[in-house]
Amino acid sequence: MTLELPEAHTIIDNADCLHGEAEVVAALDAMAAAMTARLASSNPIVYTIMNGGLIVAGHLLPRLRFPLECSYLHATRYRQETSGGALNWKVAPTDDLRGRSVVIIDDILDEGHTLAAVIEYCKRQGAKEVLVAVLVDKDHDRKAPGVSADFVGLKVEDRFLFGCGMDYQGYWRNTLAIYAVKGL
Ligand SMILES: O=P(O)(O)OC[C@H]1O[C@H](OP(=O)(O)OP(=O)(O)O)[C@H](O)[C@@H]1O
Ligand code: HPA
Repeated sequence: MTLELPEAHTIIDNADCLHGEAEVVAALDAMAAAMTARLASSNPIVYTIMNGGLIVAGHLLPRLRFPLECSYLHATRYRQETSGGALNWKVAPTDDLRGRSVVIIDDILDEGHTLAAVIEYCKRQGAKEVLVAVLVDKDHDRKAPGVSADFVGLKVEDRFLFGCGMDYQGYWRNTLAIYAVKGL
């Protein structure tokens, strides 16, 4: 669904900014430092989960000054909704993952069903280890069992978020700051 321009503006004008640009940049810096300490000698293959991981990966990858390969996968389960449904794999990894360290980058760990499926897929393909980096870990007790992120930028309250890759009805992925939709 396409939002009319006035509605798209109303959404961001009325939203609560939970983390401004400077906080997001500091979080990305800290994530990159932790990832470098853990992965600099691992020769990892780094997957961005499209579409939400796009902005985070665009900021994070240039901060990782060690050898790695980049790729992407596309899995979605929210479509234009504010609650998740069945996972739809649009593009699965095609690389040979046997014996590799795999890193998954995404915007948000919410209920964790997306990451659970991606992690399981990579392990089934023979990955040696699968590590997860998310900018946002949403704070609630509805997580899929056993799913957690290894590198987290920000713990954010349990509201519907947008910005820095996260969308509201397909819009406003293209901010660095993180917002919560008014009333959600
Ligand atoms: O932890 P979960 O509850 O599974 O939710 C997290 C996932 O939801 C979002 O993707 P979405 O399905 O909205 O697709 P998109 O990336 O194309 O927006 C987000 O980018 C994560 O991949
Ligand atoms: O809070 C959210 N906002 C946008 N996309 C999402 N996908 C899972 N949770 C969210």
